[in-house]
Amino acid sequence: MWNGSRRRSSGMTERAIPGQDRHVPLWPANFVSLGVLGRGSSSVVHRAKSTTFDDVVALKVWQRSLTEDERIRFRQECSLHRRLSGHPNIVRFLWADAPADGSAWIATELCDESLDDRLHRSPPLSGEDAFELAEDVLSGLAEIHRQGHIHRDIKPGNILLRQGRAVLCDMGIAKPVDRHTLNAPAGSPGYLAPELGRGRQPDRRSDVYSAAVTLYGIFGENPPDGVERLLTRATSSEPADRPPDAGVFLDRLQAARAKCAAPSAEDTAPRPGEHGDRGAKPTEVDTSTTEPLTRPWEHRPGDSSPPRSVRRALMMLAVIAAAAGSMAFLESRLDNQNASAGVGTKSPTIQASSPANSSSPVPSTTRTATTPASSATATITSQLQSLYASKCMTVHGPSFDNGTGFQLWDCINVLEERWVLTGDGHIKGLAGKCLEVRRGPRTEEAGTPVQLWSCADTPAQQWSLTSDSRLVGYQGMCLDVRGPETANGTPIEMRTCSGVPQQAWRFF
Ligand SMILES: Nc1ncnc2c1ncn2[C@@H]1O[C@H](COP(=O)(O)OP(=O)(O)OP(=O)(O)O)[C@@H](O)[C@H]1O
Repeated sequence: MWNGSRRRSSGMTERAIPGQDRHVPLWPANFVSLGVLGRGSSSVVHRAKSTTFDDVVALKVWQRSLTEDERIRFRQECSLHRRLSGHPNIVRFLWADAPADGSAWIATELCDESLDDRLHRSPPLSGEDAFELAEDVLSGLAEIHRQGHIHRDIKPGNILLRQGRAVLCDMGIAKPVDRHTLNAPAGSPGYLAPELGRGRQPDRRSDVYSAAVTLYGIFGENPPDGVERLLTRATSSEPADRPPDAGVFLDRLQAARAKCAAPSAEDTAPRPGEHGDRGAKPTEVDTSTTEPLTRPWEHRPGDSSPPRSVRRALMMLAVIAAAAGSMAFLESRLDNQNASAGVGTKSPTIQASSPANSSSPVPSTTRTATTPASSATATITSQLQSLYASKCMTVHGPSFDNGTGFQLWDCINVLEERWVLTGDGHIKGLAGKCLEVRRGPRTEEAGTPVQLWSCADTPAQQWSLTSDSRLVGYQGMCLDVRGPETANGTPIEMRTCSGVPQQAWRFF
């Protein structure tokens, strides 16, 4: 564990990461390592605890600081990863940073093990588990393809298992791009599509190839016939013979699974390592079909486990219940505060806490927390969107020495984007903390930073929403969106109210 190190202005500590070149890395502030999970070619992955949120996460720390070009790419990849993060088969992105004077790092949800590790230990996967994991892999990759991207390094080491389900990780983030690697094909030997070795550009079909090699590992040496035919096609040396993308690949795999399940209620799929009875072959499937599929294995008689659709619904309910629980916690804190402040009940509708019909920002310097705004009876629990950038204000720390950072990110309706404008002028976010204007340094050019901090009755935490959509805070300044975009989204600052589009917000 590392703590107590002298902190530098960049928010990094000066101690080296154990097991790495002692001259290179600087440990990211706000995290304490609980041990090493694994190593990549240029990074070490730690099980680490966030000292801001108390969460235990997987923290990938690069062994050096990135060049300016690499940092730009890192930011783009983080932005993509976060957009993909809502998908159940993509590892959840939490926070990242790539400081100029320290190691780049990215925090993601902690998973149980890699698919690679799972395939190398006993017991072997059951046929049913193999199908489930294969579908998970293709489902995550299909989402990447659907959003217009490619992964470029699908392999068992880049697939993690979380409660028995597979999630894709390593979205190619900050693979060093230098003169040695710029023209080299990305990807891992053995999983790399052959055309890439011949100098062709990677595309969805090269991802399909890598995924198919990965699926061979999942199904073992003797996959069911329909699956075997599909994998043979998906690993054709000619890209045009492969399924065009992971979505089509998934459809065809599901069709093969349906055919496997059709002959009997027994689980007919062989286990990896079981190379025995192939006499009772399932009917071969036409792997060229792309028709929408019914999934008979979900309704097999005698199958005691709930159908997959039901299990998915249960999982979703659990997620919603967890989210609702957090919001309930947040709102119960709010209720307590409102009760003690004598503020009225909550309403789901938006209501300006500054005087109605005001067309200009109303300075809030005269208000204090002990003097709630007179019309302040409403609270809002929703996303807070910048009308200028069409992005949402998102808690996304840790990024400050004090308090938690938040920025603008694409709106994906996660808990980190939910805010409550309380009746007494606080804007509450994750864990019931409040939006606060930081004390200096303020310049008209750079604006004044804002942060999430424990709620207190200070003017720095007093806000009002004007009828012309300005969020007015400390000393009558307006919440303002300014670039440049960073690995952690677009910064938000306080500036003199000027009516520019960057200062328009809405709750929705
Ligand atoms: N979110 C996570 N949860 C649990 N373990 C993880 C997580 N992320 C990575 N690991 C572990 O750390 C190992 C190394 O991860 P990393 O992404 O650096 O590996 P890699 O993909 O093999 O390397 P490279 O990025 O150089 O290709 C993984 O194989 C896995 O065992």
